[in-house]
Amino acid sequence: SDKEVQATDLVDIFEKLGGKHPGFRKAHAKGMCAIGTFVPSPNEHFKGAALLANSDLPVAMRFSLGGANPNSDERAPGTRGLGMQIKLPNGSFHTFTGNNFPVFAGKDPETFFGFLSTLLPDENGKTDPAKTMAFIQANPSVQANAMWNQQAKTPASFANTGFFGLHTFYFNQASGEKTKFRWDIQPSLGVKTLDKDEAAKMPEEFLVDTFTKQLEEGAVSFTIMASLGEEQDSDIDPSQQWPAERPQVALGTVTVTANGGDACKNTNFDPNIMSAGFTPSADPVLRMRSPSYAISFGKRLSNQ
Ligand code: HEM
Repeated sequence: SDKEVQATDLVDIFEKLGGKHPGFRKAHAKGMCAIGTFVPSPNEHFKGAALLANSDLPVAMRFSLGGANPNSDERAPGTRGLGMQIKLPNGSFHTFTGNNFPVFAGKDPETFFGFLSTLLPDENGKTDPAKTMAFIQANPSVQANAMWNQQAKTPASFANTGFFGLHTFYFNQASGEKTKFRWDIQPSLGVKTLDKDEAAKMPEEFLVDTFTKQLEEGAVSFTIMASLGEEQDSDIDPSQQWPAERPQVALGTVTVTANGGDACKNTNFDPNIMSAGFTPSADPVLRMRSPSYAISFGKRLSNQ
């Protein structure tokens, strides 16, 4: 059986794949800060949540591209991310950090690490796609993500991208009842992607300019939705999607008020940092994120 993978192993392999870039995040190195306002949608499934008890809460945000390279080409399809940290009146935070794919590459950190290992170049600097294919075939839990990647198109804008939390979370109601849910974030401007030829006509960097223009032209907002899980829906495996027909309720809407600047630079968008009543599931990928983000945070703050 596989040897247990540690957070340091994951941070190291991100650096091996994307290069060493002192001072930058070890994943999602390229990104843009934004700030906004959260207006909650109180509902019976999240009754009593402090998060939903106050209107107009301040939100720190960061939109990003996946990978450890801070100069990556924005015309390429692939991972886009969003970190949101909502500040409650009592000073506590609630974090939502998601990606644009609906299913994770692996059921646990070992499988994810094994998959990433197949992407490393050999001593001659050559990668071996056959190795990656063989791994995907032997590890069913990376297949749904690999298929998503194959058909993924270039996101037209961060404001036209949806983001998925992927993991399962719980809200503990005062009655003792637990709400089992997964969240996703839907853009008010709708999801839009660029075809290959449209993407080729764009400059290598366009995401900040496009977003800035959209914000000047009107409202850019995102609705945080919660899918309500059934007993049989996995709460530990982010490589398994829940059935599409699960009911969804809105948690609230974040309206962006400004973008750019450095306000998110010293923020750690660890998704396990949540407000009162919310708890993470035992999903080993979710649990692995806290130590990984902490290591990356410490490194980049000390210019490593
Ligand atoms: C074992 C799995 C994972 C590991 C080891 C990992 C690791 C990391 C690390 C080291 C960072 C940089 C943190 C910092 O310097 O502040 C990061 C950022 C990020 N990750 Fe993950 N991650 C994992 C899974 C995920 C998943 C499942 C998602 C989406 C649901 C995700 C979305 C993001 C996003 C959006 C950012 C950028 C946050 C920001 O802008 O500060 N990650 N990740």
